[in-house]
Amino acid sequence: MIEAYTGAQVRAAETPYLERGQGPALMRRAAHGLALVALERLRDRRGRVAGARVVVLAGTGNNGGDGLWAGAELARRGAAVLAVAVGDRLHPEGEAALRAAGGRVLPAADGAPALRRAVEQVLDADLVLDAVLGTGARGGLRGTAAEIVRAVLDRWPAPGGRAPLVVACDVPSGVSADTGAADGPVLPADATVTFGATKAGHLLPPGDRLCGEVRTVPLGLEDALPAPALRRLEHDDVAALWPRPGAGSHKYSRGVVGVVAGSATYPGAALMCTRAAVDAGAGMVRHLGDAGTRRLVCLTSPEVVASEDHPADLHVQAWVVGPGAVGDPAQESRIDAVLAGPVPAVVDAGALGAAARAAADGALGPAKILTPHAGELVQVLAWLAALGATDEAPDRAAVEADPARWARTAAEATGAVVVLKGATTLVAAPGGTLLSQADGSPWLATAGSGDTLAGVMGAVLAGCAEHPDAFAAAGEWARGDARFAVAAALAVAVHGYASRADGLGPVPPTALSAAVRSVLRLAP
Ligand SMILES: NC(=O)C1=CN([C@@H]2O[C@H](COP(=O)(O)OP(=O)(O)OC[C@H]3O[C@@H](n4cnc5c(N)ncnc54)[C@H](O)[C@@H]3O)[C@@H](O)[C@H]2O)[C@@H](O)CC1
Ligand SMILES: Nc1ncnc2c1ncn2[C@@H]1O[C@H](COP(=O)(O)OP(=O)(O)O)[C@@H](O)[C@H]1O
Ligand SMILES: [K+]
Repeated sequence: MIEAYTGAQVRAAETPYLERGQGPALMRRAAHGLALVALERLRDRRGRVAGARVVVLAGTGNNGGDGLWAGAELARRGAAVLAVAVGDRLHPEGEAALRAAGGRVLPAADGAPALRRAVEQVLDADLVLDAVLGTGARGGLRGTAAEIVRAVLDRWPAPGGRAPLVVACDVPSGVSADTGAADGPVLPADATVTFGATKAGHLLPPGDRLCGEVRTVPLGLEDALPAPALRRLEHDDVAALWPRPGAGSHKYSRGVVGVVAGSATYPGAALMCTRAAVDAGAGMVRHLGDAGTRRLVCLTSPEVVASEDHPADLHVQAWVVGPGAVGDPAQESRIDAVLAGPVPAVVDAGALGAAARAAADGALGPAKILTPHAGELVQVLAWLAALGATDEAPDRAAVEADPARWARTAAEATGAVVVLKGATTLVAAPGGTLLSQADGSPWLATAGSGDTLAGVMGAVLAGCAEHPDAFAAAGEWARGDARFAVAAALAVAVHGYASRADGLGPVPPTALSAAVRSVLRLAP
């Protein structure tokens, strides 16, 4: 599991060390880690370091200090290092170290000619160390740094061209270490070397896409860190946590998934959703819907028990409601019943409007998992605002600029878990638990892949519904209601792994569902 922290959390953990006068030692350790990654990248690209042209984009604070010390190490290995000072000063010891190692300094804020020279130097470099802003940033890049980065990006070579390598110091400058928001221009990094702990901004969109490979240099702060702000499940976590049958299991103890999906207009959603719940190992899958859809479900997945019942008549461990269920009053009535009841449920697509209404009535709770994509979240937040459950109704651009904020807002306003789907999918639980998964192939962006995710999520939700400690192996934090957020993240991870199971290529949802089975043949 990756545990990530806000900049403020890491700074608080550093404080006792700084008070004991260990700041310079921490900085040297951080800078050494940064220099090692830069050396590795330079060797990969050009075989040797001697003679390489390196530019350090250096800000005025300690982030700039790290970059200057790292630049000094590279200069001692024979690189020609130029520090571009973007502010009115440089970290004094860092600057002295760089000069002592033979590095030079260009004060880029000294007028237009200096700025133009800085831009040329960056574009001509073999490697750029981006050390303008780190955890001390307030907002995005401004002033000279912003002008340089904008001018450089305007002339950035097309893919396949000879662009400089970019290694970011702590975070790509302009990306918030806390939220991943990128307000203003940012130089996309090939690698980001961070210090003390992974920052939340490395795992949150849109900043996560600007970090490249993230490497964490330990500073010995681990014991001083509080509970993380954000977590990401990795392969081993999924293998350890996914609910598995034991020798004494039977289909009901494993969990029955009830699916309220499909309509005369959209029967396919019901087929994909039920198929995925079967393939993800549910003890039993029931489908409720119109006669035509039920018939198709039975033909596609004979394992599924299809009926025209009402949810109140059935005993299931978890519901999946909404995929393709539009324009059908019987389905709407079933959805309302599920939302009003206590049984855990995945609430997708056509059920999100009803969920907003139920939330405004205080009827949802942490066992309900809403799964909007960004467009649907905008709609849900608009409904919630209209119903008086939130104050703000952001547009899509605002949601995409700071998705973590809006996923959290929706979770708090509804009292439910909110899964904001995208290339990086966020899972926000009421109370603050936040997970981020980025496991899927871009080929997942295809109609029906959300229906498949909902089915997979239903299966894992049914497996944990009656077991508050189902995921206790992940830690104390994962007990009780937090298990619903873990279940959601597990499903997102498995759905993502399945999209890559046969290499990178098209993943029509029917094939995706089959790949879920191979992903789940994981070592326990
Ligand atoms: N605290 C520590 O012990 C350690 C800190 N380290 C480094 O220190 C960094 C944090 O250093 P600082 O607290 O000095 O902060 P930064 O270096 O991130 O930035 C602060 C400086 O940038 C200016 N600034 C802030 N926002 C700006 C904006 N939007 N545009 C232009 N200028 C802006 C501030 O006025 C200040 O001078 C970390 O990211 C990390 O790289 C490492 O050396 C490891 C040890
Ligand atoms: N660029 C991308 N990279 C990886 N996964 C993606 C990308 N775009 C979308 N996805 C995933 O694909 C699925 C799409 O779901 P959704 O938008 O509900 O589609 P639909 O309703 O058409 O089935 C989600 O799981 C989402 O996280
Ligand atoms: K930086």
